[in-house]
Amino acid sequence: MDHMFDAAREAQRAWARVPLWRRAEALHKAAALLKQNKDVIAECLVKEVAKPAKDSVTEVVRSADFIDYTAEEGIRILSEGKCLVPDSFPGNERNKLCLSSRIPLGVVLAIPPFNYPVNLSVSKIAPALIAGNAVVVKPPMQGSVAALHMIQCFHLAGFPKGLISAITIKVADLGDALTTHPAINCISFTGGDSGIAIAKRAGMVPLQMELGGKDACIVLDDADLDLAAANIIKGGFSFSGQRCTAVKIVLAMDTIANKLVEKVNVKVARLSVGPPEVDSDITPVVSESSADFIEGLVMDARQKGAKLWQEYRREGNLIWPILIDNVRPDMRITWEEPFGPIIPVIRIRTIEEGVQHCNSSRYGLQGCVFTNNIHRALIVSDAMETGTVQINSAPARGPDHFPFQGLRDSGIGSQGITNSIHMMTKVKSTVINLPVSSYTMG
Ligand SMILES: NC(=O)C1=CN([C@@H]2O[C@H](COP(=O)(O)OP(=O)(O)OC[C@H]3O[C@@H](n4cnc5c(N)ncnc54)[C@H](OP(=O)(O)O)[C@@H]3O)[C@@H](O)[C@H]2O)C=CC1
Ligand SMILES: O=C(O)[C@H](O)COP(=O)(O)O
Repeated sequence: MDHMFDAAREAQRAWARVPLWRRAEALHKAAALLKQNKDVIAECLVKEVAKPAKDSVTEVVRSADFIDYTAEEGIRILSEGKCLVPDSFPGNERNKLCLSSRIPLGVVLAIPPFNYPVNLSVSKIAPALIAGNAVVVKPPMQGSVAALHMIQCFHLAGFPKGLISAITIKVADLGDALTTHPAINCISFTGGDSGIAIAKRAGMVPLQMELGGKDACIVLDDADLDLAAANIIKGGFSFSGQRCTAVKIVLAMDTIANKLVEKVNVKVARLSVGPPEVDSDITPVVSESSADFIEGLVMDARQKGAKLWQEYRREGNLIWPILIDNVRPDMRITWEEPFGPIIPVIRIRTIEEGVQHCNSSRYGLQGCVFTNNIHRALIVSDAMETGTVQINSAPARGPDHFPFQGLRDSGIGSQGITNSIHMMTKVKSTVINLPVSSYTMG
């Protein structure tokens, strides 16, 4: 590990001297190689994390587009500096010029999660590289083969040796050694609560932490219920609910709840369940421990009186999709993040009740509200204490240049291409002091 960080530091110094347009050129090359190799990388995703085949290809193509966009955005952001004059601040005359521009941080540690091993690696690697940093990636255990193939595309594109490294190791054998390594100048992490512990130990380095979510979907009495039901299905069950932005609790107003639940229920019955190779809607969740955890949440809700619209069924890590109705605050599923194909529904009497529920969660990633009244939508959006609120659509991170951030235990900092470039750079100023004040036209 020390050897890898030494190499990263050395490569970064050389990389910082590579002109910006050349860095962008190299990124475009890596993006093209990623697209060329999309099928083989997608196949790894199918095999490693059971992502449906079509979605796996989409993840790789989306990642290549992310790299291209970052190269272009980086050119724009990093080519602009600022020149400040001092006489706007009381007591000063125009006798100095402050020139500021953005500089790299050094070595960025990138830790992506299993659900997007390629895309959530690239979303850290590309902004780091365009800004002149080196990157060390710790791929998720499940998804590491896909991630290594993706990194190979950067190597084939000609990025210098040592600039991008990957370390694959069992986290249990790793302890804090990686995340507290003195050579690290920035950590960009996406994952669960392990990120909170990493952040607490990180010390004086900038952090970008995208952690868990319990995204609420508030459905008001004037909502288009077909639209809401379609988005609850898409938001709740894409990749079998293994997305931080999945709809993880539905808060439906009493007056429309029956109708909404019926519509969602009809759609649940149409979901295909099976292997990822044939593009099943619901595929096995990532591990046995994850399936056990999901099962625990379902059993707890059932035992405490919730209504399961489907019979609970599990074969190995494959769990059939379930709509859980009449959920109450004393059930674990109300507050915990299943990361599985489960949608709990709570019936609410007032909008305020829905908002209050959403704000009582320890998470604050995204949320959504369905209503045909834009004024109500905006008021609810303002009241929801989450990083993003979607109006009349399910939560989602993309398009990838949109800001993406969580409040409370959902994270620190903000993602999105522009925000990541800013986060992985620092402002450096040079002040030119003049012997006399100087004014144009004066
Ligand atoms: N907000 C967001 O954007 C996202 C949030 N998530 C959240 O992540 C969770 C599920 O993802 P999952 O991958 O299981 O999350 P984890 O937090 O378990 O793992 C995320 C990454 O961190 C690594 N990791 C864990 N502990 C350490 C450590 N001490 N040192 C170095 N690396 C470490 C993991 O490695 P390894 O795989 O080897 O254990 C993995 O690469 C859910 O809670 C979900 O909400 C997931 C995706 C996106
Ligand atoms: O962590 C996640 O699950 C992703 O950041 C969510 O991305 P998506 O909304 O594009 O699925």
